[in-house]
Amino acid sequence: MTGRNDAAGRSDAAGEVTGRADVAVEVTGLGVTLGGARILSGVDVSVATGEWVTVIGPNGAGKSTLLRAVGGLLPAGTGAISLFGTPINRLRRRDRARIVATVAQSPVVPAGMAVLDYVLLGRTPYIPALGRESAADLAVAYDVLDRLDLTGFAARALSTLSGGERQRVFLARALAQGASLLLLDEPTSALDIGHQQEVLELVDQLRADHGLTVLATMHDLSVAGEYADRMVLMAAGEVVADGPPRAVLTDELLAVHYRARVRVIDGEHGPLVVPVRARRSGQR
Ligand SMILES: Nc1ncnc2c1ncn2[C@@H]1O[C@H](COP(=O)(O)OP(=O)(O)OP(=O)(O)O)[C@@H](O)[C@H]1O
Repeated sequence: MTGRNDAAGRSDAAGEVTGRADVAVEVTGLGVTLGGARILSGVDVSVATGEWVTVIGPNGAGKSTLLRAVGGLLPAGTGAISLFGTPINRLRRRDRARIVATVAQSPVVPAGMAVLDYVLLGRTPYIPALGRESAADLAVAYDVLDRLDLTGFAARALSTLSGGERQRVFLARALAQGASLLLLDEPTSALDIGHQQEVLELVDQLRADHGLTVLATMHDLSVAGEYADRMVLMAAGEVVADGPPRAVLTDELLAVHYRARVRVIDGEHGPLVVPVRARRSGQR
């Protein structure tokens, strides 16, 4: 694909990241405290190499915090996190960036930056100190822009794009990073239904072609269930269910943990979750 790592997370240039290939993410007993508040407690999650796991749960459940911890973006908590068999705290920042790429919910965008330059930031782990991007880095950036239907935006300031266009650029930067593990925090929340399908199909295609591993969060439960091999349901900072979509997307679990009235029906590619209103307006 676009990077220089193989699907096992080994980094050819770094030469140090040589953990086991079959488990991309191993989170064991993770506890995270932020601002004096306990946000995650005893979280166990594992993601096999090439697997797509989606974390769901109500607002504030701790989904983003889990992804940030796995991406090495939080101070060490209690418990352990390994990426492809290597404890995350043993990975240097540059080596980690070749293994794992994160699309955050609201990435910080440098003021006035053009789309192409932003996507090229994804190549930073491959550019020597004080060096410039190579022709190969530029080719990767243009290839990713093309795949995401963004070529026409390359010279535009990121700040002038619509929310959905910007969200595709955020994904483009992560794909340009060429990492084996993608952490996607609500990657399609601003996308129309067509672009949503296009982006998720692209990620799934990369997974099929290059063994990419995906750990995502999503609020659209039907879409989440269509793409994930496995789902992890979180509530109040803990994992409360973990299994295939059919085992996690049940009326009962969603009622208990989301306080939602839903009907789960069989879809072609997984369960479909339909919200059901308690009563029609005007009814008593
Ligand atoms: N730096 C912080 N200091 C204090 N509390 C924090 C901090 N960061 C996050 N939290 C709290 O941790 C909890 C979990 O936040 P997180 O963003 O992980 O939830 P989430 O499941 O991703 O929610 P959403 O679905 O709304 O995006 C929230 O209650 C949030 O307010």
